[in-house]
Amino acid sequence: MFDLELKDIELHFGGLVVLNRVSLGVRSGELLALIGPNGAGKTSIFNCISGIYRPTGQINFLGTSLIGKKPSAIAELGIGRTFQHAELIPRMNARENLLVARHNHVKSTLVEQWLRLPSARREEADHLAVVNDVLDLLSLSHLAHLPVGGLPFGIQKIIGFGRALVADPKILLMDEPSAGLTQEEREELAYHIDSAKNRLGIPMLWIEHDMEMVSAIADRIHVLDYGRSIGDGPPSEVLEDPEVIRAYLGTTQIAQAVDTAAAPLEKG
Ligand SMILES: Nc1ncnc2c1ncn2[C@@H]1O[C@H](COP(=O)(O)OP(=O)(O)OP(=O)(O)O)[C@@H](O)[C@H]1O
Repeated sequence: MFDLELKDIELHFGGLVVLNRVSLGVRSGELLALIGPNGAGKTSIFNCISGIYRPTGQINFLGTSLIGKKPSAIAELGIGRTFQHAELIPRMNARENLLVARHNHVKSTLVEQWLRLPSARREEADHLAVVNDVLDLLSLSHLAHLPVGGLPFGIQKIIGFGRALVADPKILLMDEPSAGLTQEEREELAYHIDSAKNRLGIPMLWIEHDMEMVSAIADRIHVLDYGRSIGDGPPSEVLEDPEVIRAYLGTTQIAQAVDTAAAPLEKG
């Protein structure tokens, strides 16, 4: 039923209980938002899935247990991750940045590439085609030749999202991709996350503090508070749950978010 499932996850640092029997799942093609106040344990969940932290409990991804696996082995299973900073190489252009992110898929050897053997050239063309498709999907083709360091921060964030997509993830973990963006840039990013999910069908687990974005595009929300799960369900239900409101959300923000959930998403 779930592509990614966490069951009874517990994580302690010394006496601090960071995650207390957390269970959650991401379905195929679903955008699940993970919300909760600062320090609730959201990033720790990502670190458990990625193999950086070693919790007890079960984590299964497409039939494989992730518990005890190294981060590199977990990444190889197709678990992609975006970070709060876009992790771009500023002097390279967007196309080059995306090509670098394809490097895990390169099969030809350096010698084959240097000799420009037909197999290596075919492979290069295939990678370029994937990168160009993602640039097109994210409406970035017209900017693809410009060094990314000179582009607006909001565009850099979308390129960072594109970097994660070209790696062909089977699931994408996004850690507050909207951090530091203006309202307009957030709307643009939300549009692209939503369209990438619909066009590519990649399930996504998404840490986010912006409740308007969450209610506009998330299929479901899971709420953490002090390492405990306190809510899970569609945005319209979860954002009106009194326990969630008490733990985390101001009523004004809730009212705005519920209004957003009712409004259709338009490209910013
Ligand atoms: N490596 C670590 N060593 C000790 N404590 C840690 C470690 N990683 C996380 N914690 C603690 O675990 C708790 C949860 O942190 P975490 O970063 O997962 O929260 P979060 O929900 O992502 O917060 P934010 O929204 O501020 O990013 C915090 O109290 C944090 O200090």
